[in-house]
Amino acid sequence: MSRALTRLIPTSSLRSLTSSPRWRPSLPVAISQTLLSPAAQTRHSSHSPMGAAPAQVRKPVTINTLQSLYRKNEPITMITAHDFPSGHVADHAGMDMILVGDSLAMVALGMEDTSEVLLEEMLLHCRSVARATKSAFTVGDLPMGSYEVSPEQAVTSAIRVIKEGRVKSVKLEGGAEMAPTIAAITRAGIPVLAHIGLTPQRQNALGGFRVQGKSTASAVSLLQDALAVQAAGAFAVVLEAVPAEVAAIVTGELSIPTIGIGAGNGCSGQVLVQVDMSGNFPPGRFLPKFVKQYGNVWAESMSAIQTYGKEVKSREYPAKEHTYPMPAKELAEFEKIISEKREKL
Ligand SMILES: Nc1nc(=O)c2c([nH]1)NC[C@@H]1CN(c3ccc(C(=O)N[C@@H](CCC(=O)O)C(=O)O)cc3)CN21
Ligand SMILES: CC(C)C(=O)C(=O)O
Repeated sequence: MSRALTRLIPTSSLRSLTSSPRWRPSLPVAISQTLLSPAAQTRHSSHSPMGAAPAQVRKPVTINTLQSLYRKNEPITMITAHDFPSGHVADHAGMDMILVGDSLAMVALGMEDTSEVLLEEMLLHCRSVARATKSAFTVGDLPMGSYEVSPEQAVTSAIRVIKEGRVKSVKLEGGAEMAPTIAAITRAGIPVLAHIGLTPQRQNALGGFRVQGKSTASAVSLLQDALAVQAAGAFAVVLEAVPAEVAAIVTGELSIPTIGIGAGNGCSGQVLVQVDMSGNFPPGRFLPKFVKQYGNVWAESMSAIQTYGKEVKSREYPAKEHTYPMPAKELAEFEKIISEKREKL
């Protein structure tokens, strides 16, 4: 700081400037070298979104891309995301579809179950995921209470999910009884992903998270639901927690893709909740049988945060390389001012 500047700015306001939480230098963020081409290695501020371009730019996945994967019998990949980082990583990892599921009620908002989450809350999360997603086809869940009253209510909610949530399609739970609703939303030009089998929003009516379609009668009713949502115009249907054999037969009877979760590998695609499959949860948490844990994000975060804590306590962090240099001359001048001030006292 030059002498001229110290004269211009009173020391009291200097102190408030440097200690103000609103004033912070923008720090460069380390960007994974493996993910990015040299051209993409731009300097990013921790205050800006993780906006680095992927090494290979993918074409946006559309309803036609999904149709084409289905025709080629190539499994469709889908995963949930609930915010910008989880959407960003899923998109960069090459997922065909990203679902902003109402499971975010539990995994992101700490609620007991999905019945608590509001449409307004879903919209905020949909928007965050949509901002991160450049290629994958996005789906926003219609939360409980936003679509069951009437097809009109459902269309109004679905339009909000598209306009305000910025996703490309909506998902809703229910079979044959939801066919008029699915038809109405589809007529409004909004693609609908249906969801049958275990429908968590109806857990109280189902008697908990129970596997569906285990008896002949319930397998027949599952097939009827699948055919009804297809006839109503759904572009695909989630089959949750049904025996693999039943899901494979239902898939064979349909002309739209089935996306399985706990429904075996005979479906046209698969979906998992991202925090489940990446292991981003504390040890001891209940996991449904169908979840395969591909990573251990929780352990990785835990160890990083613990090490950071230890290094702050021991003053090992921040080291010299994490600090900003100052010209020696300026520093000497500054130290002189301070010592002169002390001598006067
Ligand atoms: N984090 C998370 N992951 C999920 O997959 C998920 C949610 N949350 N919340 C909403 C629903 C609930 N899910 C669940 C939860 C439990 C079972 C479960 O307990 N299944 C028993 C089978 C019991 C039976 O045979 O009826 C199992 O042993 O897996 C299944 C699906 C899947 N969904
Ligand atoms: C598990 C998937 C299908 C879901 O509905 C959700 O995440 O809310």
